[in-house]
Amino acid sequence: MLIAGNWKMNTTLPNAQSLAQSIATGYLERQDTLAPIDMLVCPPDVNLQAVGGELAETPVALGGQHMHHEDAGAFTGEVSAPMLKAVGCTHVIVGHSERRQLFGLSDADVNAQVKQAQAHDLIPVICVGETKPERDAGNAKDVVRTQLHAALNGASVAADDVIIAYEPVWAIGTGDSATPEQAQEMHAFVRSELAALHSPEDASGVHVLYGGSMKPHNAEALLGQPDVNGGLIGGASLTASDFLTIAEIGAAEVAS
Ligand SMILES: O=C(CO)COP(=O)(O)O
Repeated sequence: MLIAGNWKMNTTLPNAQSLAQSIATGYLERQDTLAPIDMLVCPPDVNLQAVGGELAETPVALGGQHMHHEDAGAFTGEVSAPMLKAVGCTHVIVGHSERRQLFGLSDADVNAQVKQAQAHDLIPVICVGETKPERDAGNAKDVVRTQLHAALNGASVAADDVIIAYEPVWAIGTGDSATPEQAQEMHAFVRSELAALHSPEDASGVHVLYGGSMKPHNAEALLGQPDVNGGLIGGASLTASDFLTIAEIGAAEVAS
């Protein structure tokens, strides 16, 4: 079980520090409860180092939200895997639908970034998911299959090397999450595709996270599905108490 927060383009430095402090304090208060699960936060790049400092006494991991596939060079505005590593990141989100839709990220770019992350010992959290018209047309699984195969072409699918996040685009930031049944159906499909691509043993160990309007009120039903191994949380990860409540729900699920 992995509970991850994607802060997106939110938090100035002081806000990020105070949010991270609240998460650290809250984590330490619930340490025994939360010990069985993994946690990750992905703040804006400029706040990574400060957030890492605030979380230093906790096992909460640090991740980037995006990165370039080259180590360095003339790529104005981009950050690289070595830069993320140097500020303490262990993970990086790759292929978020906002990067795909708003910044033109292609499946080929996602693949290059996945391989670059793995080459630098960063675990890519690969986001896949269909739009509403794609779902309505009955194409959700085809879209997810295409994204998944493209992202993982030539990459490692060992459980320690990759995380998949199923994030239906229509559920992101809308308050309209997938139903637990919809999530389970797609997560099982993702796992079967991973098994076909590589091996059933690898596929059974890969974390497949759900993202898209996961909140304290719906987390239990979503995290209770057998193929849902955690959440990638946007809006609710910006409130420490909500983020920690979802983590507690995840921990309870592990214990049950
Ligand atoms: O995009 C997401 C996480 O990457 C989900 O965002 P919301 O939880 O705000 O819907």
